Amino acid sequence: MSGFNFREEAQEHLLAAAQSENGLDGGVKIEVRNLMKVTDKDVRILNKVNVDIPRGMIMGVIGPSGSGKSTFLRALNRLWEPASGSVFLDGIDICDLDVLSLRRKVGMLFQLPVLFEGTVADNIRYGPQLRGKNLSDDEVYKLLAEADLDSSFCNKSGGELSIGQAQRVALARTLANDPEVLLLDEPTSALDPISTQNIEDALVRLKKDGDMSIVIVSHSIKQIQRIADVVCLVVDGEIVEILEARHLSEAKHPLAKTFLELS
Ligand SMILES: Nc1ncnc2c1ncn2[C@@H]1O[C@H](COP(=O)(O)OP(=O)(O)OP(=O)(O)O)[C@@H](O)[C@H]1O
Repeated sequence: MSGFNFREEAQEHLLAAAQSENGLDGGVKIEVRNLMKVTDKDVRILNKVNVDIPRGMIMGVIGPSGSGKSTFLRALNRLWEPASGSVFLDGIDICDLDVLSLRRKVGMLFQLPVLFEGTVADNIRYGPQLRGKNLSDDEVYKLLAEADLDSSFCNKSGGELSIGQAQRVALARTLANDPEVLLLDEPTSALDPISTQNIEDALVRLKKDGDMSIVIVSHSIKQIQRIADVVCLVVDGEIVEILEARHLSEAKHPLAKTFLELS
């Protein structure tokens, strides 16, 4: 049996166990197969990444700076073009999907929120409007509530918000597209502890209530332990280990261990 097969079987077992613990039927939302990214100068940023992203769970992605975490995340909604046959959403190659509809299904939140001109409500209505759908006030309030904000924010402009509040508006705006997967790239690294907790609470609720699959890159091991079900450890462009979040301290890969000890 090759090392790769062994890792795949071990991962399948681990994800199935974690899903059953969460009362989920199981299943894979996104399959990543031999994902590669090589720069123009022939530098490998991602090297044959293989992972099954489980449905209805939060997967944390951690690893040293420059190890390829953001690059990995960005492939999942084609912020760069992965090779055909390397990323599948519900079994369909994402390269065969219309890129805009892919990004509606696989929404993304970045480290720093950038709101459009206009009010909070305008921001939230923007995505559905592009598809000819006008959200009612109640629908806007509901989206704000999902992002842990009350309806009094509706008529505020971006300039009136703290970064933490703006990040929650960005989350509500992403949720307005009714995504099935949420990708988050260090979404709380610029936020204070209370705003961080608001976002974490919202993510955990979305997973529980909405059956959403969430992938979060974070530099905070504690954050990953608080909210993630499973964790991918990325080192030098490879996923070297996948663990249940509560067993993170049992990582065996030498570089992953060193990273965890120093974090
Ligand atoms: N388009 C690109 N062209 C060349 N090099 C790139 C490109 N994108 C990323 N890199 C390099 O690839 C490596 C991985 O970058 P990436 O941002 O994915 O790492 P990361 O693990 O998210 O880092 P951090 O934790 O610091 O955000 C880095 O060395 C980065 O400089």
